[in-house]
Amino acid sequence: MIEVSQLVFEYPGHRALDGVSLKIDAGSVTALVGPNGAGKSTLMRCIAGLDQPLSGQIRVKGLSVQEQPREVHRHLGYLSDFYGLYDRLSVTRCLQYSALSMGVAESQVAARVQQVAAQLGLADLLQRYPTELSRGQRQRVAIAQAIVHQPSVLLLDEPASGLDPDARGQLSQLFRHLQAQGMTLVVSSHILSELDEYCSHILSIRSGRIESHEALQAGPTLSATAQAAEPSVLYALEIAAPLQTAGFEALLRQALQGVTLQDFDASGSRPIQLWLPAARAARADWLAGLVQAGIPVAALAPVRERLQDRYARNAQAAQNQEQP
Ligand SMILES: Nc1ncnc2c1ncn2[C@@H]1O[C@H](COP(=O)(O)OP(=O)(O)OP(=O)(O)O)[C@@H](O)[C@H]1O
Repeated sequence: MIEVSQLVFEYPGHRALDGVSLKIDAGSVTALVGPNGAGKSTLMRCIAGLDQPLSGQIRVKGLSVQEQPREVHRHLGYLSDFYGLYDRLSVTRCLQYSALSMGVAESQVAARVQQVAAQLGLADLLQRYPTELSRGQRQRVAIAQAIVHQPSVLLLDEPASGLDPDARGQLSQLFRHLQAQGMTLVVSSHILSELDEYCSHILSIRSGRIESHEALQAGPTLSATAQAAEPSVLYALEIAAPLQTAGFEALLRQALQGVTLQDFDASGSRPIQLWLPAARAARADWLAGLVQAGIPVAALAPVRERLQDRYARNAQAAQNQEQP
């Protein structure tokens, strides 16, 4: 759906994107993450056709962003991190204006405005002016403007900033709903726990280069870190009965035999996360050893690694690679 190849972008005296290549699948929701100044906003602006790269190619739905920006805009919604609203237009007018400028047929505009206002919880605010809205309400109007033309690709730069916890929850729901309708989303945020709720992929960028780009499967996560020579998968282990803390930990560590403990909770009251061998036979041996050691295993199930853990792990791996 989005294809970027060898993209280079420079601000005067500063290379912000340095040979970025990536492919984003249709229907995916990609978390665009990275430290301040990594190049996330610049990448989004280039994909949206708002900044002209020095070199490289960007295609959205097969259309060249540099050569056919108008066509691309009909398929694309974009929410900037510093968006502006027209203070002299009511919310209805703002949405009508966006719809018309994005090519929605005049006969469809009123229905689209009603629909998007309902989706974003703006139905009671349609007659107000942006200056009469709270920051979170203005943010919702800006998101409504970005999706009023039903784009197939939506780029959102820090969409949840300024929203209260309820509104953030509603936003997560909206993103899941848009994905279910087949929309492709790219969302940048520094709040990884939030992205975790709805993202299918993580795209990590650092100093203008892609650090990693991975799918976040619903099932177990594969890892082959510097610490573990063999690939391993993340599991959650539940214990049926509380054990003496010291004894429990000793037993567990004895049974672990090289397995990496991700998140050890000494109380045993919540599942313990473990990196287990990817090979089934090795996992079966490990489990048999655990039971023989007297650990009352209640459940062992694959889990998805939390986004912030994955991000930290990838960043660490990249740092290890850089070090001689
Ligand atoms: N208008 C500009 N002129 C010069 N340099 C700029 C300009 N805008 C951004 N930069 C620089 O380009 C780099 C990438 O900036 P960008 O805004 O894309 O990063 P970001 O990953 O979105 O950061 P943040 O998480 O802080 O929003 C940074 O080093 C930044 O200082």
